[in-house]
Amino acid sequence: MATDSWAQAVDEQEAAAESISSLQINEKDDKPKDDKPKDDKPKAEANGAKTEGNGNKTEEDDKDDKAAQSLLNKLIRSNLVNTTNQVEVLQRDPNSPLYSVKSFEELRLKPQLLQGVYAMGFNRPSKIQETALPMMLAEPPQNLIAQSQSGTGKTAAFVLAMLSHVDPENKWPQCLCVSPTYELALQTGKVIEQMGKFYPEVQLVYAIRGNKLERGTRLQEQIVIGTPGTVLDWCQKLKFIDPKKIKVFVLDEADVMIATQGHQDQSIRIQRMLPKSCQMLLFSATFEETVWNFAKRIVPDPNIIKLKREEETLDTIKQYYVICNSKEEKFQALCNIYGAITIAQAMIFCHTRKTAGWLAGELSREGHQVALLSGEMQVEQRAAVIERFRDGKEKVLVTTNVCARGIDVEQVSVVINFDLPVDKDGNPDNETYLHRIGRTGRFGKRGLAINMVDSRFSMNILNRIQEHFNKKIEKLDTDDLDEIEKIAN
Ligand SMILES: Nc1ncnc2c1ncn2[C@@H]1O[C@H](COP(=O)(O)OP(=O)(O)OP(=O)(O)O)[C@@H](O)[C@H]1O
Repeated sequence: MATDSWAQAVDEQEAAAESISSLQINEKDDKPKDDKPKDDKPKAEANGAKTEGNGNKTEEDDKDDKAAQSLLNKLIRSNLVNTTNQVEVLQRDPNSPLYSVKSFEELRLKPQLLQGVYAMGFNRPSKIQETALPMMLAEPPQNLIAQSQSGTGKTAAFVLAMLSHVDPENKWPQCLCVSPTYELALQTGKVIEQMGKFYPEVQLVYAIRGNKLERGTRLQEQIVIGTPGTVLDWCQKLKFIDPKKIKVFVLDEADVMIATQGHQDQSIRIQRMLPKSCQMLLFSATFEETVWNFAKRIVPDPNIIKLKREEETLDTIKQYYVICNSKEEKFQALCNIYGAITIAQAMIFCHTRKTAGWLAGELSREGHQVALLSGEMQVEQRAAVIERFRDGKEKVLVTTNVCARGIDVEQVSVVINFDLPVDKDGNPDNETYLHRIGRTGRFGKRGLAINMVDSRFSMNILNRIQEHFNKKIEKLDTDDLDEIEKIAN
C-alpha cells in the first residue's frame, strides 16, 4: 500500500526508529536507576513499605527474582505461555506490572471483601494493588497520587480502599468517587457492587445525570460514585450529601479531571467542602508533567507512585503502523486485517464523528456487527451502546475519543487508531494514545494496536509518539496476509 510519495516519510520513520534504539542504550547507560525527584519519595517508603522501583531489595529478594525469571524463561521456551495461564506467569515476573509478592490475605482485607475479590476470580493482587493498598489502608489515613499502566487494576485498588474505610453502622455517605464520564461512573459502580457483594451493609448510590432524588433527601448510602457536576450539586445546592462527613475522596482518571477546565473547577469546589482529615486518592494511567505538578499542589503531603516514562507502555500490547493514502485505503487495510486474523472484539478510534459515522457504515456494508459511539449521543444512549458491546452483541465499536479512557472490555483484542490522536494544536496527544491502546491487553491479556498513517503529518505524529514513549512501533504491510497472520501469533 505504500507509494513513492511515502518513500521519504518512511525513511524518516526508520531513521527515527533507529535513533530510538540508540536512545534506549543511552538511557540504560546514563540514566540513574531512580529518576524521581528527591522530594517525591513516598512517606510509606520511608516507613519501610515496599514501593515500585525502590532500591531496598535484599539478597533473598534478588534470589527470588532470579528464580522467578528463570521459571518464566523456561515457561516461555516450553511454549507454556498461553492466554489461560499468562496472568499467572506475569504475576511471577518481577518486570511485569502484574507482579506481586503478597497475597490478598496479606493485604489485611475484611473477610467479606476477600470473599468478593475471590468471587471475581482474582487470585493475586497486581503491583499497584499490592503497593497502593497498604498506603491507602494505613492509619492515620494518607493521601495518594498513583499512576499505573492501563488495565492493571487501579479501579479495583481504590474500590477496595473505599469499601475498607466505610463504617457500615453509619448510614450516611462516607466515600465519594468522581469519574470523568457517566459510562465510567457506571462501570466503577459495578465493580463496587461486585466487590461488595458479601458486604450488603454497605450501599452505593450513583450521582449521575438522570438519577433524580426528591428534594430534602438525606442519603443513607455510604458510597457515592458520580460525575463532577452532579456530585457538586448533591453536595452544595441540593444538600443530599454532607461533605463534612466524607472520609475518602477518589478522583479517577485524575489527570483529565485536573486538565479539563470544567472538571477541574468542579473537582476543586468539591474538594474545598471536604474536611481537612479527608483522605484524597488520585489515580490514572497517565499524568502529564504539568498536571502531575498541579496534583501535588492540591493534595496535601501525598504518597506518590509514579511510573518512569519507559514503563508507561505495556509489553503485552504489540504496536504497529500501516501506511495508506486515503481513508478508503485505510478501510481496505482494515478489511485485509479482518480477512487475515480472528478478532474477538475491536475498538476503532476516529478523529471526527463524521469519519466514525462513515467508517461504521462501510463496515456494516461489509457484514460486520458494528456499534457507533460518539460525543453527540445522550449519555444514557452511550452507556447502552457500551453495554451491548460488553455483552458481545456487537464485535466492533467505532468511536471518537469519548471512549478512550477506562472502559474495560476484556474481549477487545485489537485497537485500531484509524486516525492518530492529536490535540487541538495538532500535536500528538500521547496520553490519549496510551489510554486508547490500553483498551486492549487488559490485565495481562495480549493485545494488538494498529495505527493508520495517511499523510506526512500523521507520520510525523507517529514518530513523535514513538519518541515520547521510547518504544518502537513496527511497520505492517497489510497487503501481505502472511505478515498480518504472524503478528497475531
Ligand atoms: N488482582 C486481579 N486479578 C485478576 N484480574 C484483575 C485483578 N485486578 C483487576 N483485575 C481485572 O483486570 C481488568 C482491568 O482492571 P481495572 O479496570 O481495575 O484497570 P485500571 O488500571 O483501572 O484500567 P484503566 O487504566 O484502563 O482505567 C478488570 O477486568 C479487572 O476485573
